[in-house]
Formats: sequence, structure tokens, C-alpha cells
Amino acid sequence: MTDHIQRNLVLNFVEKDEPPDKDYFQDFQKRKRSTYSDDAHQPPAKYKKKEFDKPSKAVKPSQDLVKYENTETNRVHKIPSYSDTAKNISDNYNRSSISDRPNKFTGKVDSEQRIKRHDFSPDPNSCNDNLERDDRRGLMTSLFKGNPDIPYVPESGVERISEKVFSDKSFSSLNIANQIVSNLQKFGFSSMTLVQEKGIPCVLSGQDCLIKSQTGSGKTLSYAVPIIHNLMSQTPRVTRSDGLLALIVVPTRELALQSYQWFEKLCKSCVWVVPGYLIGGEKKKAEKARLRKGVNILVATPGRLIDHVHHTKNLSLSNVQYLVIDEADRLLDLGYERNMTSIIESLNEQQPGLEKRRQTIMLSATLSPGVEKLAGMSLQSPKTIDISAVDSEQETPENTSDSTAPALATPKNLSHYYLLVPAKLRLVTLAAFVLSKCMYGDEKKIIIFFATQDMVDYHTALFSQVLSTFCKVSRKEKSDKSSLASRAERVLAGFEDESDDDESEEEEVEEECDDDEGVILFQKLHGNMTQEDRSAVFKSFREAAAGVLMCTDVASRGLDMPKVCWIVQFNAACTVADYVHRVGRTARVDAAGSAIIFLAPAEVPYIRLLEQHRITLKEVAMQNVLKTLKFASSIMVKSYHHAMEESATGLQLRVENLLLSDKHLHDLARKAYVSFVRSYASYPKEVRDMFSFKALHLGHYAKSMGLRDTPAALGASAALRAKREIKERAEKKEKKKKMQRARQGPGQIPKHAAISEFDSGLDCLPKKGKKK
Ligand SMILES: Nc1ncnc2c1ncn2[C@@H]1O[C@H](COP(=O)(O)OP(=O)(O)OP(=O)(O)O)[C@@H](O)[C@H]1O
Repeated sequence: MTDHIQRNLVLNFVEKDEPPDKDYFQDFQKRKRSTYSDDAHQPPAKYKKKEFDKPSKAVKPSQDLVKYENTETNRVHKIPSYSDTAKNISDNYNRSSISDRPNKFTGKVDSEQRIKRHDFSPDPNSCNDNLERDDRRGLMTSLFKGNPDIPYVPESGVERISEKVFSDKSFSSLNIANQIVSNLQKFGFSSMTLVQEKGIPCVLSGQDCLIKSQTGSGKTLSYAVPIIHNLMSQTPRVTRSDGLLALIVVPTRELALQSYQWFEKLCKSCVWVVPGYLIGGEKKKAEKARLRKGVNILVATPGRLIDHVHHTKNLSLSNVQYLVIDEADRLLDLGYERNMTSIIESLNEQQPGLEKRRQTIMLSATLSPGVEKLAGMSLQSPKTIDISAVDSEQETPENTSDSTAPALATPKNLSHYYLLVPAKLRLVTLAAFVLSKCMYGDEKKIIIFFATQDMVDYHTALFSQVLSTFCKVSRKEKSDKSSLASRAERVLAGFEDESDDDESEEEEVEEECDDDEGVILFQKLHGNMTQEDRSAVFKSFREAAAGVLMCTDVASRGLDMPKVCWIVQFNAACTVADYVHRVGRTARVDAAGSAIIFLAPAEVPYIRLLEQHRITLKEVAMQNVLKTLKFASSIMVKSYHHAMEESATGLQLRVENLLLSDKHLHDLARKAYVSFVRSYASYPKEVRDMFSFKALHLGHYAKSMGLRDTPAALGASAALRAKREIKERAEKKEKKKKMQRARQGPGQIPKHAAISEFDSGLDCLPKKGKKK
């Protein structure tokens, strides 16, 4: 019997010093279906019952705990009495075998049937001894109590916009070097994408360009191909001593490496043109040496580039003919604006009077007009290529949205979903979602976005420990149609009754669980990792056929990771543009993909905000996701009959208990919690109404991290202080307003009403019924 089966069985024990060894559990497995009788069930012979010397704090005799001594190892286990546990398992079996029909003994209906969309209260019929006992002792984690109602969100009827990806033309129809065309054919690229068809001739013509097309539409080649063509056609031939001729600036290190790799591949057709890259986290000395040797095309992140511009003599910008700003809206927004301004100033300084000769190309899937003005850029009458406008199907879209917000195209094969989850249930729902895809489904490559690095650290550590082992599915099972997983799928789909499993399948499961094959690999990617680790994770996830990447927004822009099936946003992106880029990590170049966002009931307006940009989402009911846990725990305790609430509660308890015993993990959880609370307070003001810090239930979110501590005890005092400050600020503002109103008197128009076009001006009128 494997560890995870033992661990799950330990859930049946309320408190323990050490779990007993496998014989103890195996015995339960054999007997769990027989009629319960106290006498008939004794622990294996090697276990000797011991009396308690004195009642301890942790182990109270009233909790029916018993000491068993393993006579072979001389180890003592404080656990619920053997007969008690056997009874629990037996009761569970009897009760849950009711399935969706009324219990034939009690006439009552099983809990799951009762759980309708708004009904999260515990089943009054539920008689799970373990859970009830935990509840009495205050350990029971009341996941399904006291949650806000999940609102009904009507469909908006807004029509999404998507762009056509491929054009009918091939690369050979362009006026570019044959070597490049044949090189591209080696990668299997014969047809161009639409953005390449429009973008390449524009760059070849020497005009400044603003290129906007949806994520995964091949923008990289739309500038890389013409630049390579122009450089390789120059006479005399370009040499290393010509120095830097093309500068490509991108926001993240991974994207820099990815773009550099494209240039490396394309330069195979012109080995005399030398590409290079500069990214933070690498040794500067090595980078300086590369620059000294001479680089013609340089892909760089802005911070490290400026560093070299100011401190490396061998990096001269005087010959730069091409400046590419990929993900331009990101690079020119507030975060990077200063860096970009400095780069552009350096270029202008080193090329006095030559700005005209330098061609500038800006690209993004969410390029807004006027973005080039942000960093004081002066593009010479740039040509705008917007594929959503070029695409004839989209030229006169039937915009059913009356919003003035710009429409943002997302791939047509990308399905958008949202999941409304009360705060307390977030962790178990995420776990269930991951299991549903990695365990039962074929969509095993997932990216999960979190708000902070600490959240990424914690969830990666936790899920690696708790969920990885859930997924041990053997090769044998994959080919066997009657296997547990495929059967669970059939049950989920409603084709088969849950109750008719048999012993033979149980034996099989035990065998299968010993197999290591199919364990979910959880990896993480964020800005606070060493460059070595970041590169290794990026490479391994890119090449993997399955796995879960937990990351921050560092992975949201430009990264091309093939075969990603699902994008999960555990925390909502701060802006709609960020949402578009995050979900764009899937459904690339016409492939299919799905994206789901976790929202609290109070955050529903975010769905409306996305709709204003013509991004429409469908709902996935939380219960449908949580159902998976029922089957996941079935594999572990070998019974299909754990009601959803119990399984979710069981998993939550398991996490909470793990945190109590693992200080490191507890520390990670605490940091994750504090960082989450801080991040929530810093949503930009455009969306602050939807992510109201004041409405945040700190206790519920602590539970969503598996923490039992109170928010104050968690060191969230900083967060609490922030919350208090926000409240105080709002009160002050309100007070000020009141005083202002009082000073102005009832008949006067207040200042803000006089200047704001949105104000009705009615505030200033005397209230009805009040005497003047
Ligand atoms: N002509 C083509 N035919 C087939 N595949 C292509 C073609 N051009 C590019 N691709 C592939 O499309 C994928 C996406 O390309 P790329 O990363 O350039 O997209 P993008 O538009 O820059 O996406 P994002 O907006 O997310 O940065 C890559 O895997 C690339 O190999």
C-alpha cells in the first residue's frame, strides 16, 4: 500500500502522533465492507493496546483515542480505537452507497443531491463520525458554511471578436531571400499568418510600423524575417565589426531568450550576421565579452540593456538601424517607461540627426493608439497594421456591446470560462480543477497565474506534496477501458451508476497506485528565482507534454509554450490587456485551448468589464469541479462514495493538518496570505470597485491558504493596517465632503457638480420635505 493511501486514511484519525504502518491500514481495507461488529474487528496481532498514563492535551480519552504499540517496532501510536475507525469506514460505505437515491435504510437523500447551486450548508442527514467529531473539537473546517451567495450572472449577448490567423499566401510569394524561405520550410512554415503577410512587406519598405494582432499569431517572424532579409542583403556584407544594427527590446528574460532563439535559427541562412542577447541574472562579464566580440542583432530586457549602455564601452548604439519594441504597451507603460525613455535618449544621443534612418517597429496584441507617445517616442508617420480591422470578416463587426472600450481580439478557438468561488473554497476548488484535468482528462498541460511570487511558492510546494501522488495512474490503466479512471469519467458523465464497483477493481487500484507513472509535475516560474532555475523551468515546461506551471505575470507576455490546454487565473489580472495576454498562452496559431478565471461572488463586475472589450465568458459551476474530489479520494480510500462536501472538507483538513506539522509550509502559506492581501489592496483604480479591499473577508482568505490562524496572528497586521488606512482615508474624505457641503449651504451647486459632466447636480437641491 502506498503512502498516499495511508495518508488519506489518516484523515479518518482525528489526531495522531505517527501514522501506524501499512499493515494496520491494509487490515481496514480488507474488512471495510463487512458488517460492523466490535468483536469481529481487532487490529493485527502485532498491535498491542496500551493504556494512557495520563490524559494529554493533544490526546483526550474522551475522543476515543487509544494507544496501540507495534510489538515489532516498539512504536506507540495514539489513534482512534481500531473498532471506532472500522465503524467509521463501514458507516461511510453504507451511507454513501446510497448514491443519488434515497437511503434504503433511512429514506433520506444523500448529501450531494441536496447541493444545489446556492446550497452550501452541510447536509443535516450527514452522520460522518469523523467530521462530526472534528466539528465538536473545533477542528472541522466549515468550508460550506457562511459563504456568500453565488449571484446569477445573465449572459450578455455580446459577440466576441477573433481574427483569422493564416493567410492564403506562402513565404515564397514575398520578395525575400530564398535561403530564408527554405529555412522556414524546414520548420514546417509554408503559409504565412495574416500578420506576417501584412507586416513583413511593411517592415521591408522601411516605414515605421505599429503592429497589432491577437496572441499567438506569429508577430515575432513578422519583424524577424524582414530584418534578417535586409541585413543579409547589405553590401558589403555585414560583419561583427559593424556592431549593433538591430535592437529588440522585450519585457522579460524568457521572452528575450525565445526571440533570440528565433534569430539564431533564421541566421542559419546568413551565418555572417551575429545575434546575441542581454538579460538580467546572467553574468555581466560574459555579456561584456560577447559584446566586445561584436553582435549585430541584440535582443535585450530594458534594465540590463541600460546597464550596458551606460557601463560597457563596446556597446555602441550609433549604427542601430532597427529598433523593435515587442509588447510595446507593456514596455511603455508606467513600469518600464523610465527605462525606455532612457534607451531612446541614448539612441538619439549616439545618432545625432540620424533618427530618420532608424526604423522603429512596435508590436503587441493589445497595442492602443498613442502608446508610442508614452516614452516620448517619435515615430515617423507610422503605418498601423491591425489584423482585426484587416480581417475582412471583422471589418464591420456587429458590435452588440454599446461600450466605447476598445475591442480586443482573442483566438477563436480559445474558450473563456469563469468560476464563481466563495473565498473559503478557493483552494479545494483549484485542487479539484487540477485533478479533473490531469487525472481524468487529456488536458494535462496547464498554466496557473497567481498574483504574487509568494503565492506561487506556496501553492507549488503544497500541491507537489498533496496532489502529485493523487495522479499515479499506471500505463496498464490507460489501456484498460474498465480502469478506475475511465470508469470515474463515465460516472462523471452520468453513464454509469457509482455504486456497482467491485473488489477486483480495488485490487487493481492498489497495484496501480504503486506505479510512479502519471504523477503531476508542478513547476514554478517567477521573478525571484535564479536565472538558471528560470531558464531550466521554461525549457522543461516548453518541452513537456503534461504538467502544471504556476507563475506570476512574468510568464504572461509573449511566451510560446506549445500544447498548453488550460490557462487558470487564480487571481484576476489587473487589466484587461493582461487578461488577454495571460489567456493567450494557449490556443496559439489556430490551436484550441481554454481559459478559466476564479472570481469571488463580489468580483462578478469583472466579467462585465471583459464584455465591454468584447471578451465573453461562460460559467463553470463550482460543484461540477468539486465533484472530482469525490473520485480522487475514491482512488485513495478505494470507495466511490465520499460525498463532495466531505471530500472537499477532507482535503482542506489534510492541508490544514499538514500546515500544522510542517513549519516551512506554514511559513510559505503565511507569506502567501500576507502578499495576497497586499496585492489585493493594490489593484489599479480602474478595477478597484470590483476588487474592493474593504469587502475582503480576511479570515476566509486565510482558510483558502489552509491556515487556521486568525488574520491578526498571521502577521497580516500590515495588511490590516492597510485596510484600516483605506477605511480612515475614506472616512476623512467623506467628512471633508460633508463639511464642504455644510459650508456651501443647501442652495449652492457644489464645486464637483459644477465641473463634472457625470454629476446630476441633484445633490445640491434641498431634500424633499425639508424646510428651506
Ligand atoms: N507561418 C507560420 N506557420 C505556422 N506556425 C507559425 C508561423 N509563424 C509563426 N508560427 C508559430 O506560431 C507560434 C506563435 O508565434 P509568436 O510567438 O511569434 O506569436 P505572437 O503573435 O508574437 O504571440 P504573443 O502575442 O503571445 O507574443 C510560434 O510557435 C511559431 O512557431
